[in-house]
Amino acid sequence: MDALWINGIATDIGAPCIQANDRGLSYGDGLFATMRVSYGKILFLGSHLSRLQQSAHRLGFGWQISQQSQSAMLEAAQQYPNSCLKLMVSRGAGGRGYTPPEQPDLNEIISVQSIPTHYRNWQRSGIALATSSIQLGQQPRLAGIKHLNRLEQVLIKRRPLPQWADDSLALDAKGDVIETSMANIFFIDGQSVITPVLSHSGVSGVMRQQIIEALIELGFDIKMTRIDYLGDRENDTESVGLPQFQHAFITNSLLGCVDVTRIDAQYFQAHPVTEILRRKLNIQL
Ligand SMILES: C=C(O[C@@H]1C=C(C(=O)O)C=C[C@H]1N)C(=O)O
Repeated sequence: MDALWINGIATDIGAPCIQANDRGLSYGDGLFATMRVSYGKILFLGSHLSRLQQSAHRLGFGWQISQQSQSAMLEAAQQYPNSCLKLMVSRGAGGRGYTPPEQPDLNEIISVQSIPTHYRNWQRSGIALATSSIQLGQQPRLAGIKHLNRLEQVLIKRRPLPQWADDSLALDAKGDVIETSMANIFFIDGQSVITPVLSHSGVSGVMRQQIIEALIELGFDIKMTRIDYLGDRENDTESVGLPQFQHAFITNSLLGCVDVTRIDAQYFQAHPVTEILRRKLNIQL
């Protein structure tokens, strides 16, 4: 299941289609959104487009989806009613070296892939995480943005996982928990839910925001803070320690919300709120 539209025009997936000097290819100068299509509906489309627009602004260019691409996305959702729909926005070709053009000629690339079939099992059984030796860099100017510079995640995914693990947990250089290779992470302590503050690293996922809003509606307190993997920092009032939590879950736009059963040697119990969240947000697989 592969299909491709460039600037709203259906394109043979094998045809040469993007300028060789496209800045997204040359420098990762662009953004992307990964959206779930469920029974022909692009879930949280408005939130994805809004995040792309805000992220483009942070990178210094204006963007709103072209009519052609919007039509192509809706067409794709009808053609592939249960799929992963990806929209990439690159700053196009031009500029001198790293210097971007004043008036960029943006490219919008839409593609469709299948949703990994094992995500359904993950929703039912939870997953185990092994901490990666690849640490995430800190750059507040890019923190939260789903930009095209994903080499850290590529390095994380290249590392073989232990046999018992399903994915990697990524820390930053200080040893703070940030996210998994491709999902945000939450921890539950009674009626409080804690998720890493993404002020210096990480991707601020659309599903993360939907989950936060749903948890608030369910009466939980949400706290974004630094989560110290070892939990052994003396006198650090700015962080909480991972060992104190009994429940954890991860979120992204494709897998929705999945319990974490293990992080390295620490075991966690599934929490009933994850199924409540899947039903409330209609993100069951
Ligand atoms: C890598 C992409 O998207 C990320 C990966 C997933 C996933 O593997 O479930 C979902 C959303 C993103 N965090 C991509 O190429 O779209």
